[in-house]
Amino acid sequence: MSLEIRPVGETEVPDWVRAMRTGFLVPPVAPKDEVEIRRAGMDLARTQGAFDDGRCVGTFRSFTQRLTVPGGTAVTANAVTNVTVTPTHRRRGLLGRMMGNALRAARERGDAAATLLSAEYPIYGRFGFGPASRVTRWEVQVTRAGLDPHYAGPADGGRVDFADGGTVRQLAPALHERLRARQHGAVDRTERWWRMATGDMPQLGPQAWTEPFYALYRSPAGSVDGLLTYTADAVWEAKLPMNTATVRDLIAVSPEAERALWHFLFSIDWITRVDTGLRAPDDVLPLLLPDPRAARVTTDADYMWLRPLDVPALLEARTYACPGSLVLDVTDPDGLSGGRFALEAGPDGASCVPTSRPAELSLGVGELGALCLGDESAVRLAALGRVREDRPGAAARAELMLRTARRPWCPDMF
Ligand SMILES: CC(=O)SCCNC(=O)CCNC(=O)[C@H](O)C(C)(C)COP(=O)(O)OP(=O)(O)OC[C@H]1O[C@@H](n2cnc3c(N)ncnc32)[C@H](O)[C@@H]1OP(=O)(O)O
Repeated sequence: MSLEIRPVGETEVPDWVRAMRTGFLVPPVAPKDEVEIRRAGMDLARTQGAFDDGRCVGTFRSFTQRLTVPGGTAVTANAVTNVTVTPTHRRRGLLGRMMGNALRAARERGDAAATLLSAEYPIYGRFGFGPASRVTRWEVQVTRAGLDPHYAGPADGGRVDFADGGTVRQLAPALHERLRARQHGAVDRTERWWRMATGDMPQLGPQAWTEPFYALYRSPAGSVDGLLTYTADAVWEAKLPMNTATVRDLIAVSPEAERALWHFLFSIDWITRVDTGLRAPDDVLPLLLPDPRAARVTTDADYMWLRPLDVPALLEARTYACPGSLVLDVTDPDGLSGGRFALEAGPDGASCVPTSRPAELSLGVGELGALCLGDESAVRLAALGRVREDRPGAAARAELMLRTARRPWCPDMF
């Protein structure tokens, strides 16, 4: 059997789409319109296929992503997506080969890290990825939540208005850019993303597109500070409304906007249940409710995985909770980004340079991936034996420096 891995050619895109659908358990065909939409979003030079006698049996794609790190700066990441190996060809190293090609190319390009959303937890740790941010989803019983049933809009002089998709396309990208500059873990949204999210381009995925409701929060000064996108079903039982509102997107750049949009959603007549969608684990929502127990956690899981590729670039881009220094010894079995680095850091920034000083904390590149957005605890990883303290107290110092007051959150699926 001749198994070849290479970038996909123009005429091979339909076969590549069929193979990807096969891996994702979607009927193994390549509808013309889906192929066209996917093709428009693909950089063929960064789209790999594994071919067995010319037939595609493995898929892998990457694209350039801007990832916000603590402090609000964005680094360039190699975002990995559409990874599949056809069940007849699994566990023969095809993913490993495609990943190796992609990580080497990203390192050569100078990307600071690679990112992905992992379908299953055990797949990507071996390639140097660590779980860098998490998500929580709540289901809220509106009638138990205890919010004011007479709520009639924001009390701060701001306002909430419905908008159509065209208005959202016009106003929300700038709002999202403001969010991205303050929310570590967030990634950039392209024009294509907004067109798909607002029905201006066909959506990809098994479910048919339904037009959602869009609501914008405007501050008393008139600036668009929040967007809520949600759908609702229409369920009645014995003459009682039992409708669920499902949040597709809720982004806000001020606490007032965030609170107003949640309040608005909970105030809508006939809505008895709210599905929050995937939120940051420390989202304000449960505590916004007089009875936080009305919000039941339905998902609590790892989300964005991060693989450091350029340790100094990644650690110098962020800010740190308190001043401090650390000598990190980073092991990278793939030989891409390991080494010993002296980190001098503080709330205003950092310098991170190769050093020959004795290591204070030794860790694998995946552990650094888990720590670098501030979500994981160095002390916890030390307790697990996954980071080693070469100098007593180094894990606690790393903890104080690296952790962030609010947790990282990636609001998007990619
Ligand atoms: C970013 C994304 O797109 S996430 C989507 C990932 N895709 C899917 O989950 C779709 C269904 N699954 C698949 O298509 C395939 O099984 C893949 C892509 C996950 C793995 O492809 P394979 O070619 O079988 O992986 P490969 O043979 O390179 O495996 C490398 C190692 O990872 C391990 N591994 C691979 N997949 C898994 C898994 N799902 N769970 C646990 N271990 C795994 C292998 O056992 C192997 O370990 P070894 O080196 O110790 O033997």
